[in-house]
Amino acid sequence: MATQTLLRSETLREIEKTHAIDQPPLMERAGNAAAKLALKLQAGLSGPPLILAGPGNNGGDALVAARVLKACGLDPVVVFLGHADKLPIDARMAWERWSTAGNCRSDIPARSYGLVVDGLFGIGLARSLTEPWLSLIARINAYRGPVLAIDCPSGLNADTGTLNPVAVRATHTITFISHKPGLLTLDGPDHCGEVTVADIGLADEVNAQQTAGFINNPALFAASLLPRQRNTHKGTYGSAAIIGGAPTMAGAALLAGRAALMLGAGRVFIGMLERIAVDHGQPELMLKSPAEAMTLATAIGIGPGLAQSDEAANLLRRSIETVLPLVIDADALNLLAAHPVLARQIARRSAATLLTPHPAEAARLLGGSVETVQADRIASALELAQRFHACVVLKGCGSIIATPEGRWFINTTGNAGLATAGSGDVLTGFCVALLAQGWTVKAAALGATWLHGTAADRLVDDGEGSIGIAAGELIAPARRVFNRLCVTSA
Ligand SMILES: NC(=O)C1=CN([C@@H]2O[C@H](COP(=O)(O)OP(=O)(O)OC[C@H]3O[C@@H](n4cnc5c(N)ncnc54)[C@H](O)[C@@H]3O)[C@@H](O)[C@H]2O)[C@@H](O)CC1
Ligand SMILES: Nc1ncnc2c1ncn2[C@@H]1O[C@H](COP(=O)(O)OP(=O)(O)O)[C@@H](O)[C@H]1O
Ligand SMILES: [K+]
Repeated sequence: MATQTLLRSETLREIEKTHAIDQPPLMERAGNAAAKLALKLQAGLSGPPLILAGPGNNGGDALVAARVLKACGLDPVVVFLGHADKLPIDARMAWERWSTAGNCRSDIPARSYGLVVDGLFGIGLARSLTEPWLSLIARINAYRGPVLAIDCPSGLNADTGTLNPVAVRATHTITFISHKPGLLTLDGPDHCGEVTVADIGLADEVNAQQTAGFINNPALFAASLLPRQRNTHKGTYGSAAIIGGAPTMAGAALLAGRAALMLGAGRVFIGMLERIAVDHGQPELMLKSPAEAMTLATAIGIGPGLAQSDEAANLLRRSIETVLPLVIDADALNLLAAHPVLARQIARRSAATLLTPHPAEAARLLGGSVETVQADRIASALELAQRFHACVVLKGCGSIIATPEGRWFINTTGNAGLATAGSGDVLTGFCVALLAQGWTVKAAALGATWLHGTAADRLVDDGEGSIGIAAGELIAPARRVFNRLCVTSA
């Protein structure tokens, strides 16, 4: 599978500048690519396409597309909502060329339409939308037929996935030059529909970018996907310790332990604060005191059901002091936020550390609000990674994986079925299992996140979700997909 590059608008603008005088012009290429897809989507629909063109270059793309559709024998209704004399130069040219082919209207004629094309705003959306745009977007969103967004759904921030304050809900999006992070995280996936990337001839330029992010996929952790050698034993696959499970929260630690077991850790120890003798549903798990579990481990995950007692804080300190790969989740993250001394110790660890906060935990760690974290999830994840010198998975729709070296990735597997108590505990177990088996922390973060989401997608494919997935149900499909990956990549 090819790894897809993600660029933010600052970089896209630089690329556009470098290619400003290319022939054919970028806007012609973009408009043509949009028209080609529009033709496909319009096929068989009874009304004409309705094309909405805004006041900038996004509108220019739409006007080029209108001209191409007309040349192909369609009769698009074009609504232009800008001032021709204020258009940027390329868009002005597109407006002039369209004007020789057809009319621009300033309102939407009442009639039935086929495809609606949203060319209102792209990456130039600069502030929160007001009227008349809000009513227009509400009207588009009330339409039940196909909606094709040009470059990104208008109102969506293509860098961050935030809404300003609403966006077009497209059934399809065609985005230019490269894929864009805001289409894949936070509110992006709910607004883009099916995304097509048209590189408009700039693929080499995109591949050369140093600040790029990537969509997570198995090619990124392929070097770790190895089938088992025959002459091995349980020690070969490491000893995972899960530290947590305070009274009333034993289940969180057990879930993480079961997940670690089934993703291949050779031995799994649960260092439970709540002392129970055995997990009757999974007797393979070895239930120990937290101190003993830590002593026996080759990789530690701390946090699931840990609570925030003094004992918990002490266990976190001891975990940080080990020279073992360490996953920090849930209440262990909250303890970190409350104890700056521990936070400083993390940055000095010689072994790998992986933090797996959800947005509220990330906000506590950064000393800000959830809104600030979510306003730019990539920046928040990178900030945490740098501050703690740790790998970070910032969870949620389109989880962000960030490394202390400044690399970032978006995970696109998974669905809202994961929004259920315990699914984070399962992710922690997956991460610890991969670390116990000797994966690098970056590979473990990418691999565990990808498998966790893919497991949820498999359950949906099988009709078992997205509603009502129980977190423990993620473990078996993740194991199946993992085994298949290890065999096929050999
Ligand atoms: N520049 C280029 O070379 C290319 C640009 N392309 C297209 O151009 C788009 C970017 O074009 P622009 O930079 O002109 O930006 P947009 O067309 O996305 O929007 C900018 C226009 O919207 C107005 N605006 C911004 N926020 C507003 C708000 N909240 N309320 C009302 N008006 C608002 C601005 O004043 C400006 O007129 C891309 O998304 C893509 O569709 C493509 O054609 C590829 C090549
Ligand atoms: N809407 C969603 N789409 C995709 N993934 C989601 C969604 N909601 C939650 N998740 C994933 O589910 C997991 C939830 O973790 P967390 O919030 O820590 O849950 P818990 O503490 O209950 O175990 C994370 O991996 C997160 O990325
Ligand atoms: K748009």
